[in-house]
Amino acid sequence: MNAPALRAVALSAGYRRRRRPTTTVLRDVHLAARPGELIALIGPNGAGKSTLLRTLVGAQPPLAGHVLLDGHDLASLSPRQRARRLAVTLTEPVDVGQMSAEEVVALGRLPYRSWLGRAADRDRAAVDRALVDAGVEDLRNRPLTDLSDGERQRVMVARALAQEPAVLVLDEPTAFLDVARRIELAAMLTRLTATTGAAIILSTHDLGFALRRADQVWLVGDDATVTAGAPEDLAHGHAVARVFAGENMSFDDAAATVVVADHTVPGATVRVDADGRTRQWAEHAVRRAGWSPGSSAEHVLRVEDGTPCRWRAEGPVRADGVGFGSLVTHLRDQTATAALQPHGNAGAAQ
Ligand SMILES: Nc1ncnc2c1ncn2[C@@H]1O[C@H](COP(=O)(O)OP(=O)(O)OP(=O)(O)O)[C@@H](O)[C@H]1O
Repeated sequence: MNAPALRAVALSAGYRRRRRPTTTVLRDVHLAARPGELIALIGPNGAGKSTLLRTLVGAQPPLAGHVLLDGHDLASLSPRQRARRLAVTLTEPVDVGQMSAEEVVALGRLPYRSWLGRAADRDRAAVDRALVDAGVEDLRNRPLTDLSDGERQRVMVARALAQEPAVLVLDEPTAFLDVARRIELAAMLTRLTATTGAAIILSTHDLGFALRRADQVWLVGDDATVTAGAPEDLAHGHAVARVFAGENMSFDDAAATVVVADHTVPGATVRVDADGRTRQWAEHAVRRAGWSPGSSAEHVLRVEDGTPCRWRAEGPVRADGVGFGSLVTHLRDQTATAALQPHGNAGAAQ
């Protein structure tokens, strides 16, 4: 196995302030990021993701322990040595005046420039490649201040890529991106880990993104710990659910995300007879109405594909309709009417 590009060894992270008690956010953390790995850092608000990233990149000193970049203590490296191995986009806005996207991306080459500061062909090639890889080539001449949040975010990723780092750290790169751009970014980062061999560490609130895309997840809990592992191990072992699923919430394994727990009416079970996507959305409607899809001899729901779909409910009350909206209304009406409770259980509807 490759030697880690970045390691945290017995690392404690937090805030040491004058005349005020030290705040320890994370304690005794051991982590390793290997070349070519995409690592997603996840955890609830305020758990310490930014604090950890800031400590890993040397933007704030550790309270204890060490960060090793290619085996060297980060604290012993000069800013230039660090910048040639480690690129960072943090969430703090950067003031770049009226600079164009291309000029901002070119800033990523500064660690490689001579004291004369002239750009060599290699620098220009790296900037061009970064603009293409981050999907912002068409924005190259636009002033950064004119761009949308999502566009600016991708330009900042391009700037970090231009640094050609061994370790790339991105704080919430998906925050402003729409669904399509998020998928593009994920694909781009996965591609980059393979082509450049860089280790990419990113924090995100997008659980699905982390669990589907990352080689490794670093899960920050609210007890100052970080659990590292394959996404499947953390999800399967309930670690993700323990950290994220609060009251009235549960972790949906199939959807790889946290959902509002269903408040099903006891006994209100219906057998759904439908196929494929129609079945999935019919079951969604059934749950939304407070019923559970399952095996029931008494209540059967047949749904025919179509836009809108046609449904027919069989049971103590027969009904049919068009569209899932009317299906939900029908099911809710039944549970709200004591006489129509499954097994006449009036109490269950309360
Ligand atoms: N400059 C600071 N001084 C003292 N405490 C701080 C400072 N910055 C953050 N904290 C505290 O450190 C803890 C972790 O904050 P951090 O921003 O790292 O969390 P996060 O996981 O990135 O949260 P979010 O998901 O909301 O971005 C919080 O309790 C926060 O209040």
